[in-house]
Amino acid sequence: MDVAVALSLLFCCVLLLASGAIAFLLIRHFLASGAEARAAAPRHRQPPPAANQQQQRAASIAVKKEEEEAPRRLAWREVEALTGGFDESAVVGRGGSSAVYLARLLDGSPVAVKVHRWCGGERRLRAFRQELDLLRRLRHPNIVALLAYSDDHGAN
Ligand SMILES: Nc1ncnc2c1ncn2[C@@H]1O[C@H](COP(=O)(O)OP(=O)(O)OP(=O)(O)O)[C@@H](O)[C@H]1O
Repeated sequence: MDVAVALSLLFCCVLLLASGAIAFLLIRHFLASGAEARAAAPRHRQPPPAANQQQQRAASIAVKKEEEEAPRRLAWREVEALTGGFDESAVVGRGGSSAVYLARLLDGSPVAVKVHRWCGGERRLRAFRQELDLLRRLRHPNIVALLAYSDDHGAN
């Protein structure tokens, strides 16, 4: 009788230990697969790593530089469209013989459109061409890049 009780107690202990071990293994397995799934999930909300951002920045600068290489010659009507028909409320500054308008390109990026007041005269035309020529050649982070120009006012 004692042996039978001892055997049943031993069996219960083994059963308990076995079920405990199985439960432990199952919990460990689920925890590990949860961590793997989290690691594999795409990181929508995280910003790209710094190296990526730098690459993107370099790419957009390269694109801009290409644009800068060859400023586009605009038709006068394009300048009119850019400035909303020379809308006074878009004027952000004035020079001695010019008004500067804030405009937006199709992609939404802001640009300054400088419109010279034409009063005729060779000297004025020369000054305008000099400024154009200078801006065309200058490349500096602190100097606005010349993206486009128009010198056909009156030719339309
Ligand atoms: N890229 C720009 N972004 C914002 N504002 C600008 C920009 N360019 C010019 N402006 C504004 O327009 C004003 C006049 O422009 P700018 O300095 O080119 O003319 P200026 O050389 O003084 O005169 P002008 O060429 O008519 O003789 C500036 O003082 C500034 O307020």
